[in-house]
Amino acid sequence: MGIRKHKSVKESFTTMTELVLPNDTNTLNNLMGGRLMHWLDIVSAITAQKHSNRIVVTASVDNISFKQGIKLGNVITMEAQVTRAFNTSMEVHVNVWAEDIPSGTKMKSNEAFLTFVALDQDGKPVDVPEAIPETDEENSLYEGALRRRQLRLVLAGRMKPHEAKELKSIFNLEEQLPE
Ligand SMILES: CC(=O)SCCNC(=O)CCNC(=O)[C@H](O)C(C)(C)COP(=O)(O)OP(=O)(O)OC[C@H]1O[C@@H](n2cnc3c(N)ncnc32)[C@H](O)[C@@H]1OP(=O)(O)O
Repeated sequence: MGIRKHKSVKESFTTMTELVLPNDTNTLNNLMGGRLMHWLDIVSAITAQKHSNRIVVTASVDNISFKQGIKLGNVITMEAQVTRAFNTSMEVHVNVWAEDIPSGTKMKSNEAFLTFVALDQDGKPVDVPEAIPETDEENSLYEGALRRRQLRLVLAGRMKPHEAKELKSIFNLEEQLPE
C-alpha cells in the first residue's frame, strides 16, 4: 500500500507508561527532568513515525515546565498525538500524568510540543500526509499549530519576524516588527 495523503490524528495516537525507579531520580527522589525528556522524545517520535510511515528525527522541542516534582514510585503516563503536519515536518503534542497508585492520586504534570521531520532512505526530508483533526481538542491544537511553528522558526533563526504573519496577528505587531 502506498503512502496516504491524509490521515486522521487519532490513527497515530500513542500512549507510553513508565514506572519511576531509583535510577531515574535525583537525590530528592524526584524524577530527573532529562529522563522525562527522553521518554517524551521516544513517545513523540513513535507517534510521528506512525503518522508518516517514515523514520523521523527530532527537529526541535518547545519549552517544558516542571511545576511539581514527580516522585519515586509514581507511574508516568504519556499520551502523544500529531497536532498538524506541514510539508516534511509534524508537530506532536504530549500530555504527561503522574500517578501515585497507593494513594489513588493522579496529576497532570507536564505537556510539551515537539517537532519531527520525516526522512527518506537517503536521509533527506520527505513530505508527510496531512493530519486531519476530528474532535474539538484536536481542532484547537491544529488551529494553534501554525503560530507555534512560526514562533519556533523565528526563534531558531529560520524565519524572519516579518514573515510570521500568524504571530503578527495575535500580538498585533504590525507596527513593531521591522519588514
Ligand atoms: C528521535 C531523535 O531523537 S532523532 C536525533 C535528534 N535529531 C537529529 O539528529 C536531527 C538533526 N537535524 C537534521 O537532521 C536537520 O536539521 C533536519 C532534518 C531536522 C532539517 O534539515 P534541513 O536541511 O534544515 O531541512 P529543511 O530546511 O528542508 O527543513 C525541513 C523541515 O524541518 C523543519 N525544521 C528545521 N529546523 C527546525 C526547527 N528548529 N524547529 C522546527 N522545525 C524545523 C523545517 O521547517 C521544514 O519543515 P517543513 O518541510 O514542514 O516546512
